Amino acid sequence: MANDMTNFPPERLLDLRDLAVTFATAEGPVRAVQGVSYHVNRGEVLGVVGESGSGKSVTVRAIMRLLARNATDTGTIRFAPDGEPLTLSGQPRDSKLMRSLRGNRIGMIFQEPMTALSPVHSIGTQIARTVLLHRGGSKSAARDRAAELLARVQLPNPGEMLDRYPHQLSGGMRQRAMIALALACDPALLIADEPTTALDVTTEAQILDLLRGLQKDLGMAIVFITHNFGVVADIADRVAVMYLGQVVETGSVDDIFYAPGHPYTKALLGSIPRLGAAKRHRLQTIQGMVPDPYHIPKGCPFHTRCDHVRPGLCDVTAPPVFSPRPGQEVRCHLTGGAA
Ligand SMILES: Nc1ncnc2c1ncn2[C@@H]1O[C@H](COP(=O)(O)OP(=O)(O)OP(=O)(O)O)[C@@H](O)[C@H]1O
Repeated sequence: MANDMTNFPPERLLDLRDLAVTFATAEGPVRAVQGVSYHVNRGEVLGVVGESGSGKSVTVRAIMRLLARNATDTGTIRFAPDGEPLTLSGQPRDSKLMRSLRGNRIGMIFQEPMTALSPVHSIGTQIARTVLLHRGGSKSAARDRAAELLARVQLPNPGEMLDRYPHQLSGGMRQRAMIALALACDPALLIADEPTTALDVTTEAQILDLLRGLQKDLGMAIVFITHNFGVVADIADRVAVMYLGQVVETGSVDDIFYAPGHPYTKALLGSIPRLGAAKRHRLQTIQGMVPDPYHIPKGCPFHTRCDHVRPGLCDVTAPPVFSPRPGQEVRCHLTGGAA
């Protein structure tokens, strides 16, 4: 738990440097995350976007120290919820520090609410227990706090909801109950791993609206994982684009949408349907398949699918980081807008 202020400005909440995660499997090592660096400032929403298997979830599991037993990780993870940064890298899953942070200074929400909610306890009991565990106080105060949280996530009749079990709620309501549980102790950081992916578009829009409102009111930061660029546009301030275990581009949401630098970001944006686009406009698809994680290509991991590949360069050497404008970084050989 060394405290180190080096390169840790006061506005920073979370900082990852060179995170690498490898899983040992019978078929060989899976290098799921390779040298990921990103940061989140206080009160900011970072959207992490990329196709399935790009390492988005493994990265946040490393932050929470909830990696599978066959994983090893290296790199530095620092988190400063209250002043000086704490070093989370190297912490065992059950360390006192991690147990005191998860559910307290770090809240988590997932695609499937039943990952977070227990089927055998009422919603009110689950929220009140979390409040008692981290904050103490009386049982009745904890129950009042639970009712207040259920109202905050706009569940109808919060007093009555306290005694409901998760299976008695609709999908959208369960998602709201999970959000209430994650917010029980006013986290500085909410980790949201595809929380709206399984919902219909109307419910998804309502949940995104709710999260954005809560984020503003409570001043918390969010790492929001999604494979959907439309969702990123709705919720994020900054974006990290991941491909095969690496961050290939980061920037503000405007930079990423209006001036993307990486051919992969451009291809992902080209695959979003746009309202009002000319009828003959055809959606772009990215050629080829994501390579399997046992055989990550040499050089730039995207070179096997890139329209702009330069043989002898992109398939040989890892690309440098290029910064087209302050705050935007692109990991590509075709720097200076050549892509
Ligand atoms: N316990 C494990 N053992 C072996 N490989 C794993 C394990 N957990 C994850 N992986 C591999 O790590 C890679 C990254 O997975 P991850 O779940 O982070 O991707 P993702 O970008 O979040 O995609 P998705 O949207 O599908 O969740 C994948 O190739 C996955 O198969």
